[in-house]
Amino acid sequence: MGNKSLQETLAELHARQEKAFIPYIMAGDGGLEKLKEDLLRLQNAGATAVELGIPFSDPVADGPIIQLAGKRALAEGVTLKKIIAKLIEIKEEVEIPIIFMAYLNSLLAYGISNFSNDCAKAGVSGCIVPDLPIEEEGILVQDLKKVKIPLIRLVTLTSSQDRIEKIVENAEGFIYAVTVTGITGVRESFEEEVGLYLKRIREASSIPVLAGFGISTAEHVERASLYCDGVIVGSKIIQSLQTENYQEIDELILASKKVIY
Ligand SMILES: O=P(O)(O)OC[C@@H](O)[C@@H](O)c1c[nH]c2ccccc12
Repeated sequence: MGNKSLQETLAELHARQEKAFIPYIMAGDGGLEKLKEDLLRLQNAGATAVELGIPFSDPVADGPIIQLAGKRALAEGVTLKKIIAKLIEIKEEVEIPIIFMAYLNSLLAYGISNFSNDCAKAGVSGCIVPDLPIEEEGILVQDLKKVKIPLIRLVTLTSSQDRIEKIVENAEGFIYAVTVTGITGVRESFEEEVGLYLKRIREASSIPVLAGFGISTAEHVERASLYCDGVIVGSKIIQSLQTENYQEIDELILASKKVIY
């Protein structure tokens, strides 16, 4: 994991004029033993990186499919400690960057400074903490900086221009643009709402902008990728892995590779 940083990986992709495709999976869904298999499968299918969810009892920002995946992982007794130990064990085989998606409480319980150091040991390339507003990020960002792990910031459709500018100011890695509405709508509505929104963030940001939430078909992938630097797909990937419909995953990744700048 990590011969290359997330930044390097995205820069190389950009130089090749390719869009990013980042699947989200829940660590420990199906047991922690399955993690390596899932990561290698996604790596071999052409994923740019993987966003790895840490199961948590109160996942306020997760949709129903992700919540269930989290429950299954918790029922398997999966903890952040075990996930990090597993990542250390498989570090040499997984080459694509791993980005943690964790709620703040899990990190506080672990200890922020221990967490940052252990992430570095495990070769983790970035962290997303959806319930950590930028006003409060000081409690984490300094420790992550020490180990050169970017904190990925989120913007949402309801963020004002002022807030978008504030968020992109210190942003690292990439900007996660939450496209929660519009994505499944008709073309006009997509272009008006989400397209303009993504364009606005991209203009404000000097680092890549990736769109996520509600992207579940090849058409969504293509359409969203046109307006930004790539996409994140969670619920659909979790479903496809569960039903072992790996062709669906290939099709989504293929759709992202079709989009040119
Ligand atoms: O599942 P979707 O609609 O494809 O969206 C990705 C999203 O689930 C994933 O990135 C994610 C899972 N939990 C989150 C919490 C906050 C932000 C993002 C996430």
